Amino acid sequence: MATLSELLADLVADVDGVFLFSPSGSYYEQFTDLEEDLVVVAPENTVGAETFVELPLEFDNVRDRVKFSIEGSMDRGLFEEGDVVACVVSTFGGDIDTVVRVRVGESMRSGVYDLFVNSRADPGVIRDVFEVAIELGKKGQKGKPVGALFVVGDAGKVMNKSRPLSYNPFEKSHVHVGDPIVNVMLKEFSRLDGAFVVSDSGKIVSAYRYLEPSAEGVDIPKGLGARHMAGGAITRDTNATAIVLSESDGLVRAFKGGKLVLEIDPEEY
Ligand SMILES: Nc1ncnc2c1ncn2[C@@H]1O[C@H](COP(=O)(O)OP(=O)(O)OP(=O)(O)O)[C@@H](O)[C@H]1O
Ligand SMILES: [Mn+2]
Repeated sequence: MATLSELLADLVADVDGVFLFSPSGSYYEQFTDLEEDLVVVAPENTVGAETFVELPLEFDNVRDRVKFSIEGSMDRGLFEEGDVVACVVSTFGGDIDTVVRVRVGESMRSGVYDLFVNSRADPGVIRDVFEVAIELGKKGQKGKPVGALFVVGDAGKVMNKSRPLSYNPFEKSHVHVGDPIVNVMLKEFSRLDGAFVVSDSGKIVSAYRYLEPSAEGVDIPKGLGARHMAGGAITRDTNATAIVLSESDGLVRAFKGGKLVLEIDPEEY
């Protein structure tokens, strides 16, 4: 019969690395002589860890937290496909209470981590817009597939490179993405033409914008139409990130610097 300690020993046997999520200084000190590679994951490296992966957001969901930190560590070349890591994390918000054993896989490299960390807009704003796009992709609008284009960050410049298709329902309002009511509005307005423009801090600046970037030097996969071309091109002309839901193939894509940086099937997310 196995004891609980043996069970736990199996969980951490032969791991290549240990991820500590937002440890306190004293907790971290206990691990500094560890044989395995130690990685601290947190919004900031307050414990002065040698190996640190920035996770700029608090994800409620432990699975997301683990997934994105592994992606961040892969981006940094710390781990690769097939490595096994033990993630030491707090699930209920207090002291560390959980150990998760994970095998690193290429499929974890979705591009989402880089989008959160390296966009000009606040990471939380990117996350909120991304989640609206994923949800719209899953459910559609009243059961029908719907497309949408969100241009996030550098809103002043984006406004200069676009024109209104209709009156702006967000004019003079001070609403932000992430607010549940706003998410309902975004979904409702997504049936109509044009792009949403969102500021770095998440303020919805406009709906119904027709983007007029120059398409010169934009490198976008063939077969994508005008919505994707405009979304991609505006990110070359400005420092914005574009998040696009395709009405025709149902995928969510993101563009940065004029390039496609992410392609995700909402059904599998
Ligand atoms: N320059 C633009 N700025 C803002 N919105 C645009 C622009 N061009 C197209 N759109 C929007 O994209 C919608 C779909 O256009 P189109 O089918 O050519 O794009 P697409 O890339 O194939 O997207 P989808 O995969 O959703 O069909 C248009 O009805 C319009 O609302
Ligand atoms: Mn189309």
